[in-house]
Amino acid sequence: MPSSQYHLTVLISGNGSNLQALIDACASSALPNTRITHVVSNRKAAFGLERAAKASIPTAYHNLVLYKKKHPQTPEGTLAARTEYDADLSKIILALDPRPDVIVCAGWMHIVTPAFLDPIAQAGIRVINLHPALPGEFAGAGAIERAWEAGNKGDIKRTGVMIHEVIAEVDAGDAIVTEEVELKEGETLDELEERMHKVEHGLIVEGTKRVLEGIKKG
Ligand SMILES: Nc1nc2c(c(=O)[nH]1)N[C@@H](CN(C=O)c1ccc(C(=O)N[C@@H](CCC(=O)O)C(=O)O)cc1)CN2
Ligand SMILES: NCC(=O)N[C@@H]1O[C@H](COP(=O)([O-])[O-])[C@@H](O)[C@H]1O
Repeated sequence: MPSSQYHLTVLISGNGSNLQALIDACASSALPNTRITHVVSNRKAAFGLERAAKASIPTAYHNLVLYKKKHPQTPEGTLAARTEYDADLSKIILALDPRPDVIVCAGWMHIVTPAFLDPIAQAGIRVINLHPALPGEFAGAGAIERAWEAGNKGDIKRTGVMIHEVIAEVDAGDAIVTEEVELKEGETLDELEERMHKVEHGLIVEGTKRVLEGIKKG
């Protein structure tokens, strides 16, 4: 990796254990010359905000409820609220100094629209996402539980984790890195989730590293 520094913005919604994996990686040789410059959450109570503050990383809370209150509670109003929310999220990130080279969705439980994706892409910023499933499987929220249920029915023998490019279609972007996780008979959901999270914590660093290695800095 060249000597100049890489900058990450990390989007979160919850505990932030994957954010913590990135924080720890930036402090080690795992992600050299890399700094998380900002963390944005769509949930005020996200513990990941405390993790960021402890690491002296600036944080922001981007609240969708404020946008929903400005629009009628109709399908059209909800779409307008989400579009405005997403457009403002892109403006917030594009106004950051330094701007990120990569935006990492680390448990970011909000489906972004082209109102966010298009201006970010035009700025040459990559958006990647951690998803606890393999390409083409269990897109969306609750993927681990759905895989566990499918395993209990004998439909699948393994699930996995991927880091992928974020496109408008949810969890359908090109995979950057994947890792299979074998399902164990009689395992509880909590036990599977614990194994999956361990894989996530390694893969989010590896996936971010691979994307950064493909970015030429001046
Ligand atoms: N346009 C895209 N947006 C997002 C992607 C993506 O690939 N394309 N990945 C997701 C993350 N994600 C799964 O990895 C995911 C997150 C959230 C949801 C979802 O149903 N969210 C609901 C709200 C849920 C909540 O607030 O509890 C919603 O947005 O209405 C599905 C998939 C990041 N976004
Ligand atoms: N669709 C994305 C998705 O479901 N992501 C899930 O959110 C968790 C966030 O944990 P964290 O806040 O501790 O990093 C991750 O463990 C992952 O399974």
